[in-house]
Amino acid sequence: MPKVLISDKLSPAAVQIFKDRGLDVDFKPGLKPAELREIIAGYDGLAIRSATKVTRELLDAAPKLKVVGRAGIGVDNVDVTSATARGVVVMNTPFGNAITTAEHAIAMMFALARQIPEASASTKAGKWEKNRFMGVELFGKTLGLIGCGNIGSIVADRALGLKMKVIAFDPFLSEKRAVEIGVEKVELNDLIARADFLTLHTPLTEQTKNVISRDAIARMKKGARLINCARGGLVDEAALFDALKSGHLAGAALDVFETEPATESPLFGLENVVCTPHLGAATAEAQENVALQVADQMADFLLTGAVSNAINMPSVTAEEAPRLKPYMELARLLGGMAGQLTAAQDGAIKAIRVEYEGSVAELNLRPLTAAALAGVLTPLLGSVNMVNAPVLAKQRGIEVAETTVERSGEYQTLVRLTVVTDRFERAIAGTLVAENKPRLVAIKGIAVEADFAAHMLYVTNQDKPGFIGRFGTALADAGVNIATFHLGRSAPGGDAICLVGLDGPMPDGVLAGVRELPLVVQATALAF
Ligand SMILES: NC(=O)C1=CN([C@@H]2O[C@H](COP(=O)(O)OP(=O)(O)OC[C@H]3O[C@@H](n4cnc5c(N)ncnc54)[C@H](O)[C@@H]3O)[C@@H](O)[C@H]2O)C=CC1
Ligand SMILES: O=C(O)CCC(=O)C(=O)O
Repeated sequence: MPKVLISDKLSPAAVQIFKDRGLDVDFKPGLKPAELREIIAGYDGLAIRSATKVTRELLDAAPKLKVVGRAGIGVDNVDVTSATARGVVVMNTPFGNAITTAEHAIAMMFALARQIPEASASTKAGKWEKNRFMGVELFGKTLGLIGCGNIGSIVADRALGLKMKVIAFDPFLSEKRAVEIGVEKVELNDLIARADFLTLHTPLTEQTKNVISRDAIARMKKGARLINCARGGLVDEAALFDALKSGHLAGAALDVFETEPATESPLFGLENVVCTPHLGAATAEAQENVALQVADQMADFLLTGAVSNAINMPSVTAEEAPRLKPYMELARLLGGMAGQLTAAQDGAIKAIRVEYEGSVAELNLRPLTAAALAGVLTPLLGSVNMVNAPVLAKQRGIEVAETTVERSGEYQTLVRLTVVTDRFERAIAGTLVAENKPRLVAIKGIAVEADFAAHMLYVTNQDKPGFIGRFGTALADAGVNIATFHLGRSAPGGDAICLVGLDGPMPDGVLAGVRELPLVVQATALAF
């Protein structure tokens, strides 16, 4: 049974879901990195929030790990590149805490506009400073959103309800969507110059890092206010300090910081700064949502292969998973065969084409192609799976093409995989037969029907009398039992193929002997 570790403070609902789905689960929030590294080898899944850092070192210590589930949105605490390279699926819960985080941004905006935290502290201190706290109305003010995805668009909706004018900069926001959600799409410089309140809702990436730079702050309206409930690192904190101190900006509300936990900062000494300790997602509702969702997604993946909200893998719904599973196996086997037959002397692989004919063409093909690529690349590169195969193919400059033919030909459903190297093209085709069993039906255009076996021998030979007898005798003399035997040829007397299912691995010496037999062109031992 798959085993899952929860290493951050997730709602207990997650533990219950894992248990109800029949998984073994350990709840150990607050482990130090070294403690986590020590135990991670025993787990198939790791469920986290933002405290656990999933580093390359941690992944190196986790040979069984198949999935990291982030109960939340940002995955900047996960080294996704290293996870992908190791074939670990990384999933998040993109919607579960979006409303809560948007509400926090709105709360921060109100807190800034009316100086609520300072006024509260002063009142509780018995000062009754009625004249000290003069606020501003939100009504009629311009709110600038940098990032208008899930959270940004909810913030926009709430701000429109407050009768603010909302402008947004987001390179991926279409004009149509902007109209739908009632925001004016603008360029970044325009937004910076026009916003009375500026709020950030992007992930932290190379492009967004320091988007509110010293220069950007200088171009903000005098008296503008900044809200950051997205990620520290989007704002130059030193420049922000200077602008608040000089009075260029009237206030800033920060939920996130360059370094977290943020236990000290010059910003904490300024009275026009409102701070919360990364509380954007901290409501009972959001935490319940993300915990339930991440546990369900991880359990689905570990138990059925269904993939939702993965950052580094195509989605497979729970309904699709059982239908796709036998095809994934077929694609993996065809790829595995092609990969094993692609010898070093064939030259580098330039392209891999996967054609889907008949009923398979109606399915979600990206996971099937990923499985085929994993099959091809595993014999060549070692540990490759559906997660890292597309990335590895791309890194090696292998062009991957996927085509479909909805009409079925000789077979009601068929997958044909072609590997193109510097020197040749080799196509291998297969189908599913009764009980979804994968069956090979053609190699290099030569019809040869064979079931896959864990160990096989593939021989190409000239189609002339004498081959079968000598071949059978060579195996018999070496004590190698033939479990299944399949033949195919291009034309009488032409190129022929012989595929043999074996009960165990082909001994090297016997393989060398087969290669020496008259009429044999080449022989390769295959293992699946
Ligand atoms: N404070 C907290 O507790 C929480 C913070 N977050 C943060 O909020 C961020 C946004 O979350 P969602 O709205 O759900 O993500 P999302 O992916 O739905 O939206 C992000 C938007 O940013 C846009 N974007 C990307 N690069 C950009 C750029 N260079 N300039 C302008 N826009 C750009 C994208 O096109 C996208 O529309 C997350 O990445 C996370 O870092 C999320 C949840 C809780
Ligand atoms: O888990 C948390 O409290 C942080 C949430 C967050 O930052 C996110 O979902 O991106």
